[in-house]
Amino acid sequence: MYSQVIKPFIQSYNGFASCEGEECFKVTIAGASGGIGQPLSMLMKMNPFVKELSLFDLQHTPGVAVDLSHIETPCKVKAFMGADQRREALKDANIIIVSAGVPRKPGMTRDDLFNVNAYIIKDLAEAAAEVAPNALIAIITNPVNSVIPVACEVMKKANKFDPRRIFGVTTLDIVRTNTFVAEALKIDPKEVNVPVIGGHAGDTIVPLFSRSKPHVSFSDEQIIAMTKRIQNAGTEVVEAKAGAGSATLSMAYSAARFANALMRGLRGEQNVIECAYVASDYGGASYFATPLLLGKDGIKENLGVGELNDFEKKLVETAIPILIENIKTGVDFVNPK
Ligand SMILES: NC(=O)C1=CN([C@@H]2O[C@H](COP(=O)(O)OP(=O)(O)OC[C@H]3O[C@@H](n4cnc5c(N)ncnc54)[C@H](O)[C@@H]3O)[C@@H](O)[C@H]2O)C=CC1
Ligand SMILES: O=C([O-])CC(=O)C(=O)O
Repeated sequence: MYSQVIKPFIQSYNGFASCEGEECFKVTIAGASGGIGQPLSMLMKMNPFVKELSLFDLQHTPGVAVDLSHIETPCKVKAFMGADQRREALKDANIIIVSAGVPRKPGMTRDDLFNVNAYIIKDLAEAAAEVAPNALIAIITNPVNSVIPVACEVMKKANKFDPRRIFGVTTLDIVRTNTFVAEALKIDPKEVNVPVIGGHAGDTIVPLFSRSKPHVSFSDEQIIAMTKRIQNAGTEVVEAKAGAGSATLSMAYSAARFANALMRGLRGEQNVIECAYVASDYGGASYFATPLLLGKDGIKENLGVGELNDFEKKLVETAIPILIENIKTGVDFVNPK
């Protein structure tokens, strides 16, 4: 089964089939029992770069771990549950993926999640600073625009801040954009790559169709409609789920794609590029999502925003003041006046 089904499946999305020794990694998932955490844990258990998978949550991880441990891949799965086991779960992880926190219900904005989720991110970042200071930390939890600054400020306080190692996961915006473009062009989504910059909420999400591969020649109306759909896609899922949460499966896929790219960078593979929301400096916003070249220490080079057309410049102009406000919320939470 592994060689016939899983290996070719994995090869089809990461191009590698197996790894050894230092090329294998310990991955911790915080929020592992949740709607995103469970399918993401499965995808990580199936990833041949992962030798050890540490599942952390406040509930249910022992059951999730036993269930996953029956999957016929070499990766070892361990369960950690409750605040007392937080440090042990994170200890010496190469990659920490955080999906711990509450999701939206219809009528809520991502910002409405801040008051609960900021505390969760603060606790996890404090623990990571102590027991896994070299980990690459990929944060899925919303509001991404504000909680990444929370994690970074906590790291700064602990003197462990390395801006190359903390990422807000915006991959779902790229995945959605690629999917919608492929649908419009009637081609395989694998052929499509559209960078998405800015942040991860409403008007801060800025798809760059001018940089689409393959080149697209949509009308202005099509570009406007598609941009709106991408900016609203999270809400589209929240409304369709009608109170049962937000995107989980497409998010688990996206986080697995992003974590896989981080591991390819750690392994020294060349030209691994993904967009993510990171400490940066663009137009006064101290965090901004851009394409990143990944390497052995996380970000090898921030590839920046690059050339924008007039429509994209306007979108960025709208995004920046919102981002500045979102970032301030996160910074002030850790450093109250
Ligand atoms: N970045 C992105 O593109 C996306 C982000 N999200 C966000 O991801 C987060 C998680 O969403 P779901 O998995 O659907 O929620 P969920 O409620 O199904 O799962 C969250 C899990 O976190 C756990 N948890 C809560 N507090 C914790 C703590 N202090 N330590 C460890 N675990 C803790 C819960 O027990 C639960 O198992 C939400 O904030 C959501 O808004 C969701 C989709 C896309
Ligand atoms: O919309 C939400 O609350 C979850 C999310 O970030 C997304 O699906 O993009």
